[in-house]
Amino acid sequence: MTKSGATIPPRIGNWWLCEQLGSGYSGYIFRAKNIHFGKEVALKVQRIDHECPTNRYERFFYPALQGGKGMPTLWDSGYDGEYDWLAIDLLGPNLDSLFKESKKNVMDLRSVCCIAIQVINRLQFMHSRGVLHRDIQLGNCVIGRGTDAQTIYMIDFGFSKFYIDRNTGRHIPDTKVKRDFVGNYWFSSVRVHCREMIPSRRDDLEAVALMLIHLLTPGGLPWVRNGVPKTEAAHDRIKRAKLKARPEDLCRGLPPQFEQFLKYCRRLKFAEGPDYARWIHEFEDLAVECGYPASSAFVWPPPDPKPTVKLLRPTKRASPVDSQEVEGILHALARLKLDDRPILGQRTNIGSGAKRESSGSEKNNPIIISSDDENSNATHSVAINRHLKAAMLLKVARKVSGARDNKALAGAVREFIQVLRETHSRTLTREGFSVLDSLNERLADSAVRVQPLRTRQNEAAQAPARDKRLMKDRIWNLRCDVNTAQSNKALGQMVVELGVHINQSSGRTLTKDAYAFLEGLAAKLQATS
Ligand SMILES: Nc1ncnc2c1ncn2[C@@H]1O[C@H](COP(=O)(O)OP(=O)(O)OP(=O)(O)O)[C@@H](O)[C@H]1O
Repeated sequence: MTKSGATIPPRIGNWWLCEQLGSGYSGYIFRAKNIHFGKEVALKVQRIDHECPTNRYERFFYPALQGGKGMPTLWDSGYDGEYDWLAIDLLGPNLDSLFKESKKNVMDLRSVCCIAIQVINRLQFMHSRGVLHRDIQLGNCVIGRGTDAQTIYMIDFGFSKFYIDRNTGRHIPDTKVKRDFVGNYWFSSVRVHCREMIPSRRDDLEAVALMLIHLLTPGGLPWVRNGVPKTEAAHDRIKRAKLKARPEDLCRGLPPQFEQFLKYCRRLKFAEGPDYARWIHEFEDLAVECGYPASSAFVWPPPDPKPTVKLLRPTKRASPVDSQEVEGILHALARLKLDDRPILGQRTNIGSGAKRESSGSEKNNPIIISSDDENSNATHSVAINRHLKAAMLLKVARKVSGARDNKALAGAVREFIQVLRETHSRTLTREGFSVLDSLNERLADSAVRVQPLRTRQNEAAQAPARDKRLMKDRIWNLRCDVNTAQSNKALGQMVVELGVHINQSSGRTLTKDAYAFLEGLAAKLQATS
């Protein structure tokens, strides 16, 4: 007997049914044991004559997805009397139930970043196998069990589709003809849900963006607040609300990456391949810049929210921005002898973030990340810390660009190291890359056009499988060779190599050797001034 009262036999195929794990529109999922071997699986059971025979479709996609991280194994499938069944890996709870059970109004930023990294990764894999998911939602993301509990799995391929024609190898064609909506009310993209267009890779990604924004918004996305629509009129209201919601309104108060990600997905062309690596890096960077560990493991419940970077001031305070915090920031700025240029003016997202924090009604409602006071205070502090670090690094980049001789460059490199050390940087952020770019520009042959290091995505993607040891060895070599470089041009080339290696490393890590190289560079520039 199922929770909804339907009667299902105790045995289907070679499986004894145990407790029910979940249910959907078209069937039920049970924990089940093999009658011969005792192996445990999740058995997805559906009536053969169901009007929406999703098991039949899923059976078709599983083989294409086997072997990918976070893709469940299909162990067996078959028909037994009135039932169509699939035996798949037994997994843990879905993200929707984990979040609801936490009773929090919003999810913590670190968990959201981990979900972003892992789910984008899963989609990258599915898309690489020519498959669209087409029903991205929290209930279709489940965690593993036991030692695998930090991995997010994608399930429910009942709405999936091959977007690469398997005969021609071509992308499916777009068409202006309106089509029936396939997906879910909450997270399906505007194009698919409201404009009835054909889903492609961009729409899977937009659903991820909406899911992430939902998790960080108190009460969730505006159109989910009235629950599942029961009438066509209610469904139309959802579509209208979705259609008119601007990314900047949906993402107000969130770190800028979320708005940028949503806008990016909406700008993609129908058949365009998304830059998955870029967004995985963006969310990795965001987590690290906010002081969380450089790991995409989804740790639930979230551990102590305290950031690992040393804050400039204690985290506990009465109001989001108090005088003590401002004083701490001013001291840090004074120590770095900032000149009179606007410190936040170089990066539009920082500028708007700062504006938001100080503008009228939102004054007491800065970056909304958690309903938990202590969490949001801590996160707010690290966000300010992150902005401060960004401002410091941009200032160093400007100093490098304005340097007239090697002595001034040496001073700027020393300041760069000082900022990195003071902020306990283990990852080179986009502003850190700007410093390397400026260095490269000053040192390189002026006839050569300098390509930004951090955006050399293609180079990184095309690189052969990266051997970590080899990479370490190369940075070690740079550290040793910097002393013997014969010209500024050679030093510039070394800066490029360093940037490329860091960009290719997982988590864009600043190793001890990288720090030593920068120290050697400062010394060399000083010696040749
Ligand atoms: N392999 C599994 N291991 C553990 N739990 C699972 C597994 N597969 C599904 N579930 C649970 O059952 C729920 C419903 O699963 P699924 O989405 O595959 O069913 P469905 O009938 O296709 O649902 P819907 O009609 O809502 O799309 C999931 O949210 C999850 O909680």
